Amino acid sequence: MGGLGGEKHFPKLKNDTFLCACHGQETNHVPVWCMRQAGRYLPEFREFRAGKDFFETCRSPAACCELTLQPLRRFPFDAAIIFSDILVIPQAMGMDVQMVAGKGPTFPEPLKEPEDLLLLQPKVDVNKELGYVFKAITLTRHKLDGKVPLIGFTGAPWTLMAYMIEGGGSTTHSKAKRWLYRHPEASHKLLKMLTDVIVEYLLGQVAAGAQALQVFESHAGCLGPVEFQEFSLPYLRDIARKVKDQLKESGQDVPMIVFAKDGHYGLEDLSQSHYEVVGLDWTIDPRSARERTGGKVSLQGNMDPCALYAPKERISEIVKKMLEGFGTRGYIANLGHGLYPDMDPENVGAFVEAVHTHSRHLNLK
Ligand SMILES: Cc1c2[nH]c(c1CCC(=O)O)Cc1[nH]c(c(CCC(=O)O)c1C)Cc1[nH]c(c(CCC(=O)O)c1C)Cc1[nH]c(c(CCC(=O)O)c1C)C2
Repeated sequence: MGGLGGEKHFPKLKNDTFLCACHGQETNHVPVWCMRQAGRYLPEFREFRAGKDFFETCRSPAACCELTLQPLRRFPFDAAIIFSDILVIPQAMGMDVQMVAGKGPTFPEPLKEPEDLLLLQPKVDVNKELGYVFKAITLTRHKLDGKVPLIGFTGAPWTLMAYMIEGGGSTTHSKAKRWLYRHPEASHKLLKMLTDVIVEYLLGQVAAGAQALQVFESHAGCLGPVEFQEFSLPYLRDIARKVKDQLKESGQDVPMIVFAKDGHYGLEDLSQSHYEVVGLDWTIDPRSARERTGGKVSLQGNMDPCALYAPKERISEIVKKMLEGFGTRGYIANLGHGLYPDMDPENVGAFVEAVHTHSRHLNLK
């Protein structure tokens, strides 16, 4: 799998608050980053991406590096997340995925029936198909110059399965859920295929230099507790266990974050799934999230992204309440989901500043 991170002589890490918080250790301030911090709300992002194909951008390590660094030049975020997309995995498995302007990711030939699984690559050569992501991570880790840690990520099996069957975004996910009820065996087969690729992909990201890993189960919300137990949770657990077992063999310790959007019914289980951090959307109250996870994990989240439309003073108040609810230890401030393209970068700056300032004050109390 290539050299381990340590052999690449990466610059020394200067700000370890994010990694400390992942492990539940005390920090001077609460670390903060934003999902989709590299994105269209930044004019420099729009300018850089103008006229370029989205997935071609993803395949250029230099472009991914530049887009990852852009938000860090503006804001004192405590972590960077590599610019890429969760849909590079279905591509690596042989599916065509295009980014259609105004519509989002589109699969011209989605999976329709179980027989279509035969069209997928039975054995994906992860280094060959996704080596461009690994190159982007190594380059970015060097260019970050130790400023903050670099997070790698993947989509979770159910979320990727949903895209592969729906052929793009969906409000009901009824085509993908039809598989769960009508073809449970084929569903498990596909989820297992995805899990195998994801494990190798995450290990490759760590070997390339990723210092933490986030697994996005963005479509947890359309499953109920029963389907979540059967079709999401076992695979999320498998991923963390397998990645950690492998890393342990080489003496590495890389914190893992699971973010199951709208999956509050699974919070207790998620906190016992081998992840150090559980990411939360904004529909969960911080204090009850702490109670329900019983101090077993660090928590990440969960301001409503739309709160960034509020005036700066109001953002500051909301952040203060959020920090008081979560407490400052074992906590990483973030939004409850990604930034939207029409958000004002100034308010993102106000959010970051509020987290740093209020958490320093709370720590002095
Ligand atoms: C900036 C961006 C990305 N993907 C897309 C965009 C917008 C399109 C563009 O810039 O042209 C299309 C892009 N890619 C996807 C979507 C959602 C489509 C839909 O379901 O309707 C869009 C618009 C699919 C996707 N892609 C991703 C998720 C999981 C997170 C989430 O729940 O939002 C999902 C669901 C992950 C993702 N995707 C991206 C990152 C970059 C790092 C960062 O956070 O700054 C990450 C982490 C980058």
